Amino acid sequence: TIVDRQTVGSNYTFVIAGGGIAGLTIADRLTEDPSVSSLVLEAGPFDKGEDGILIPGAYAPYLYFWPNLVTVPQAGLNNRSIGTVCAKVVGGGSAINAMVFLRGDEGDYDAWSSLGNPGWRWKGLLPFFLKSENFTRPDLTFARAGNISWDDSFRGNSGLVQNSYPNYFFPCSANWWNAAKSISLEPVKDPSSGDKQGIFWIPTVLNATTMTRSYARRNHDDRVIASRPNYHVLASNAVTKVLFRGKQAVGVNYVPSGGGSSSTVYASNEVILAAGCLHTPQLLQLSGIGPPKLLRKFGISIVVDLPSAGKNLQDQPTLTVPYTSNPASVGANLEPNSGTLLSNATYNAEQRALYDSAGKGPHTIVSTLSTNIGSLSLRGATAAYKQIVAQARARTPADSLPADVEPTILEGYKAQRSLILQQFENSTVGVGAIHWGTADSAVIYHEKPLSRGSVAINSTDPLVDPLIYYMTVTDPIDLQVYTALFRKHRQIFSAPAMRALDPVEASPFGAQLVTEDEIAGVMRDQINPSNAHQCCTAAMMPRELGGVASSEQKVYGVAWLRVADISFWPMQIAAAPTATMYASAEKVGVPPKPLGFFPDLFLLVTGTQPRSLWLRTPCRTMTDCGAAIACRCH
Ligand SMILES: Cc1cc2nc3c(=O)[nH]c(=O)nc-3n(C[C@H](O)[C@H](O)[C@H](O)COP(=O)(O)OP(=O)(O)OC[C@H]3O[C@@H](n4cnc5c(N)ncnc54)[C@H](O)[C@@H]3O)c2cc1C
Repeated sequence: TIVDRQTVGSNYTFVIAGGGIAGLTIADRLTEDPSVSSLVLEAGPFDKGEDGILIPGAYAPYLYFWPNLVTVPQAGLNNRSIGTVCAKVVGGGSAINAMVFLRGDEGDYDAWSSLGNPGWRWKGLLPFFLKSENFTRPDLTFARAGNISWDDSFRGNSGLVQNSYPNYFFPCSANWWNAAKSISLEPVKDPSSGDKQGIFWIPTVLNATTMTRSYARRNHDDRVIASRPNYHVLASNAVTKVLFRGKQAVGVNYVPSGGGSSSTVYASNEVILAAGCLHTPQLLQLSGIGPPKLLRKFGISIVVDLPSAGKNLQDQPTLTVPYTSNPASVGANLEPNSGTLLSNATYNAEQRALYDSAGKGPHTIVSTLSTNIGSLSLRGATAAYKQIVAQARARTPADSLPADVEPTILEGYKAQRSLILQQFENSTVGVGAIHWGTADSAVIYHEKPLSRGSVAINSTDPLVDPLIYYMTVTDPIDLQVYTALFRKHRQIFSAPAMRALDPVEASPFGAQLVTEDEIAGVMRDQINPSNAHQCCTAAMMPRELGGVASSEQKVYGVAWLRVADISFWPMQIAAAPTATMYASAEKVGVPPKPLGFFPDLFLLVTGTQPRSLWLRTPCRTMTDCGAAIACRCH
């Protein structure tokens, strides 16, 4: 049921802050049990089914950006303050993202597991990847012509997220593909297999029947909201604070997103934070969970002294390299490309008519992208990987963090750094991706930063944006890795198949940039610190390693509070996040099986009904469980 401020209840089994990928997926799964009620509070509105949301070729993410987010000056990027984005709409990032639907590499999740999270290895997560998606194969003749390949054993067929491919490719994307092959980037059988180093078509969240976006509002919300009276969504209202009784989360306060009076809603079971990487730590801090110095500065009473809440911020910095090409020699070879829809109104109108009548053509491709991409391990990017790793090992990890870093955070960072350096030596784990949208620029993504940022409140007013410190490339090794990715990209553009299109690297880049220092110098001016893939600000890691939440996403130091969005990831993966977000939300939303539980005894001890006791997460460990004799742990 879609509720408003008049009809919303005051008590639910679960209250979920944030209706993005995690929030909607988990609410859907929890309310499969009719005895459980769930309220999702979402700061953004419902979208209106605009073309910019539904039609890939009309992509308009700015319709639902969180407005005016900007970073603090970034020391590694010549002190630039840079606009940064995340979603504010029911469905969260899934409603406005670029529809890329990629899994990370096996080693990414195995590293999560090594950080104290058994069950979060690739093998533990694979069943949830399969559960989350419904893959539709492309037409086989088209797949052969376009070099699309996949392995059915890695694709799910019964999930709710629609996964398929555009049915068109721009002719010149074949030049990029052949150029990449000619420098030994091999086609990958299936990028969803846990090893995707090489080149491949980008799987997308595309509904193959309607050829429109598949997003959490459609696949997890619209599907059930009318038929489940136990499932409520209140849009355009922002959670402002988690309420505690002692150390137990009991509910939240919320206000209309445009401002207004505060209301309270209680959760008889759990409060689940799913407000995304930039806002979940803000909520924790406003609620008294965070670095004590910061909380004291704003006069916030400390509920848990947890210095790591808001730290460990990671993103996937993005570098756009502009190109000009010689129209006289290239001309028809390059057209149409992904820019033609914008530059040629007649072509756009013709292709839109084709899409509307037959669901075909370039409008099935997200307008800012083309159809193929390359994923690179550091070994695959540069023969000098050993020197880079040696220099990284020689560096003191504390030098990559603020001088006053808290000791547990430093220990956790050392553990992460060591795992990332192992990945650098391993040819099966990605560190970056390279893409050419077929028009006048190419993009290079740096996926495994060693630099760490943070998010911190700047006011006790919950409607004031937090301060965002990405700290991009403040660890100098990051620039070395990024330069290696850039050089690999250049090799592709210098290969004969691309030279046939005569692309010329344009200012501020250009052939005059040769040395490491020359390239890095321009990069500092050009890198965008974010690809809107922010993560990890409430990391699941042991508390003594600077973790904020346990491997069951339970926030340390309090009961009945979990973090379910991308904040709980400990480290970045070598992929865009959506596929892993859906899979991790499926995993978080699964009821653990109760083990030998004695309901009558529970009633006797606690005086409450043992309804859906598996949901009562404090029972998962003996130490958490007040009535240990009745709460059998699982
Ligand atoms: C422009 C853009 C392009 C992207 N492209 C891709 C892509 O192509 N492929 C890919 O895999 N990933 C992409 N991403 C990233 C991906 O969408 C996110 O990583 C993912 O949505 C994160 O899921 P989440 O559940 O953690 O948070 P989100 O989906 O971001 O949801 C968080 C929700 O919480 C709400 N919220 C915040 N604060 C509050 C509050 N106080 N109270 C109530 N609600 C609140 C927000 O409005 C938001 O709707 C993109 C993201 C953006 C913004």
